[in-house]
Amino acid sequence: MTASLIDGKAIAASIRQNIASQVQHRTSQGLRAPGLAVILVGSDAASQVYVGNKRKACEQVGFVSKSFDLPADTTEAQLLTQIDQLNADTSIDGILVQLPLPDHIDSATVIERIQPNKDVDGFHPYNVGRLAQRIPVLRPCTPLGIMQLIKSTGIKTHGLHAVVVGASNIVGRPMTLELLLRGCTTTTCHRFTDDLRHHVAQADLLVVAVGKPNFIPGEWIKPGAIVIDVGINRQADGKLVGDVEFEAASQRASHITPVPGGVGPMTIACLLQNTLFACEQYHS
Ligand SMILES: Nc1nc(=O)c2c([nH]1)NC[C@@H]1CN(c3ccc(C(=O)N[C@@H](CCC(=O)O)C(=O)O)cc3)C=[N+]21
Repeated sequence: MTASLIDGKAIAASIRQNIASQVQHRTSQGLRAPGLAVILVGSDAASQVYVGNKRKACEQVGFVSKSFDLPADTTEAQLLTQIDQLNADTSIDGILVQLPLPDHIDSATVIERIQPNKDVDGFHPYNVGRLAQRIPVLRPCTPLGIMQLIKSTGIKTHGLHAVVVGASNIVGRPMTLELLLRGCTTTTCHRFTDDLRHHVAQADLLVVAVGKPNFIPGEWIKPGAIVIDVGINRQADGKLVGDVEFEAASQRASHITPVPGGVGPMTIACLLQNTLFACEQYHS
């Protein structure tokens, strides 16, 4: 078998197009454009690229984007004060604090300071709890984007055995919650999992988010599986590779996401979706 590619870049582009027209509709009625604040602490090179892409995506769909580049020695108290200001700012619908934060800042404290109705990353315990209890509102962007990629295959999720490799707060855990919500039987694997190969081989739907290049050998994959690769690993030659051995996996999977051009662009598209949602449902 040769897998069909799931074209995240194209699907993300159509979502962005749709958002742009909704924003245009709002502003043509005299309503304000949605506003997103992006906060970056320090000058990590990869983070600067990601943040730049988010800001660009905002402007393309007609959002107001406010950027806050804070020095690496910003104190936690200063960051919390910045968030308080943005919580109170009626032109701002979404607040994104780029992760990871420097070690002297506690990210859980920072995330909890963001008003849940401006938490467009969906990381606040309120929003995670809503998802866990099947009454989602703002949902983590990467898992939300992945559910749209899976939907695009036309394959029904109910009853599928979904295996998620990685149990982070940002991807793995909310991913499992999204899959449960859509009727999958779920297994979540992590660093203490015994016999990972055994679990991966059971997966009708495999999501890998571990951040290690080519971590999952293609030969582990169940023939006909849907494979979603969240990893973005830059090799010495500058090339990006995922967490799954792409060529070998393509020989077994029915559908697979490429890296780049798979999950990454959907994460940004969903950030825009969440910001529009927050604007219309909470702040209009
Ligand atoms: N508060 C917070 N929210 C995040 O959503 C968040 C974060 N912090 N910290 C870092 C990660 C990473 N992330 C990506 C988003 C898009 C691409 C993306 O568009 N990738 C392109 C390639 C980009 C390239 O060429 O490097 C692709 O996969 O095709 C990648 C990575 C969001 N993150």
